[in-house]
Amino acid sequence: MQENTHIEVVSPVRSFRGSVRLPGDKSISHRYAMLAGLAKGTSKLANFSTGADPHSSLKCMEQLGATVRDEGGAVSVTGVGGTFAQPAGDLDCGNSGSTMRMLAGLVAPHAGTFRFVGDASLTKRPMERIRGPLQQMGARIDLTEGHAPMTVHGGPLQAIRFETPIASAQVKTAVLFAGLQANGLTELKESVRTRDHSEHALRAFGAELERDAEGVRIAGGQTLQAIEATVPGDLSSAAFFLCAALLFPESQLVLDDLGMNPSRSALLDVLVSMGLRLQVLNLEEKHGELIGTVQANGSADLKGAEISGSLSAQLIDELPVLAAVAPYTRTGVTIRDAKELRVKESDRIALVVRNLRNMGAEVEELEDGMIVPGGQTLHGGVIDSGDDHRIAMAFSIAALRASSDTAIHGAEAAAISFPEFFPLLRQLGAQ
Ligand SMILES: O=C(O)C1=C[C@@H](OP(=O)(O)O)[C@@H](O)[C@H](O)C1
Ligand SMILES: C=C(OP(=O)(O)O)C(=O)O
Repeated sequence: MQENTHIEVVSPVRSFRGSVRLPGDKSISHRYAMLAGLAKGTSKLANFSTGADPHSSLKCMEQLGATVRDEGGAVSVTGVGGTFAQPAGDLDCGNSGSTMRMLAGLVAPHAGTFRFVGDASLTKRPMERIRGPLQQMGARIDLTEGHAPMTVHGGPLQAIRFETPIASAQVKTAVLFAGLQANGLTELKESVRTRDHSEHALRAFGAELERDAEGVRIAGGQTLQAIEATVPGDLSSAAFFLCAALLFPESQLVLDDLGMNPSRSALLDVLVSMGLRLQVLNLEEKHGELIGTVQANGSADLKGAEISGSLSAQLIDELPVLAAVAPYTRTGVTIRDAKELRVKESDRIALVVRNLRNMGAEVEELEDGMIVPGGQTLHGGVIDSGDDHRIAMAFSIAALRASSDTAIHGAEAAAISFPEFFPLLRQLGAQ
């Protein structure tokens, strides 16, 4: 258990009700911050994520020569117009794997030396996965035993044909961002189709790329133009409140302007199969991203789920909360093919299993997932977030249906993606 961290006590509730508009999607905010920083002109990004991670991306873009202004409700980014400045110091990515991996691809075609650092968690995460393709393109990358600190020695790059060996949108994005500025046509095939925000964002900023069943192709030497955009609400943040709504038959939740990109929305199908009653209203498309209003009602019959194969990759950030509510389902939840969870901000398999046990649940740990039987009653417990935002939030949701209070240690981690989480949880769970 960490010491000197913030503790939030979460009490049980009987229903979950209300209407909210969530802060902007973390994945899209990162991409808009980076591409706006490279583009020519000033981009206005409304509803930009309030999370610490996308703000790490903004800070790095400033160090690379972009000008960033917080205009209250929107972030404006004046890009460098094609050529990054040599940063005066290290590019500090904080806790954000997305920043480190995607930005490495964006800077690799630029002459200069870029040293990336991160916090204790990020320093343990694998970076070899982006070094492979970027070195194939001609960059030189020094890692420290496969991790950060990482130094990218940039310069002119050659296009490659690359098949991603692991399902990772961050690796795909690093290659596309480098390919955009390389010589020739970069062709990328994915083993599993991952979130496609980079493809939409590149097009929004004026780049041309082709996408079909074979993969993505992007020609080098393209320039980007600034955009005005509103970032859709974050579906991975919404996942916590949708799972809370699922737990109580009387729940009524309305989420406005929510991102509904089909490459992210597998969660909604799974929650419906578990019993959530869901309606999608006012669906529209902006810069290639679907946005809608979601109305959700809870269920009296909470069914379980079997999650494996490509579905595990599509749900990767939502698996901790699905596992945390699994004991309350009738038949339980089984998760397989989710080994990637072990190399996120924490070992999310080990930490979910440990915290479920702290609340009195029975659970079997697998190398690539877990088996959580249904029909269990949990008591309140002491939760260790492991400084991982998704663990802190997932167990706050499990706590809503426990028989007594739960203490979430390291609750401040929620601010990595969703600083408003605890105030909103209290507002929506108020009786
Ligand atoms: O591309 C993105 O924005 C992300 C991709 C996923 O990571 P991987 O690419 O490592 O699977 C996800 O877990 C992360 O939260 C955000
Ligand atoms: C894994 C995550 O993010 P990142 O890889 O950007 O640190 C996450 O937000 O759950």
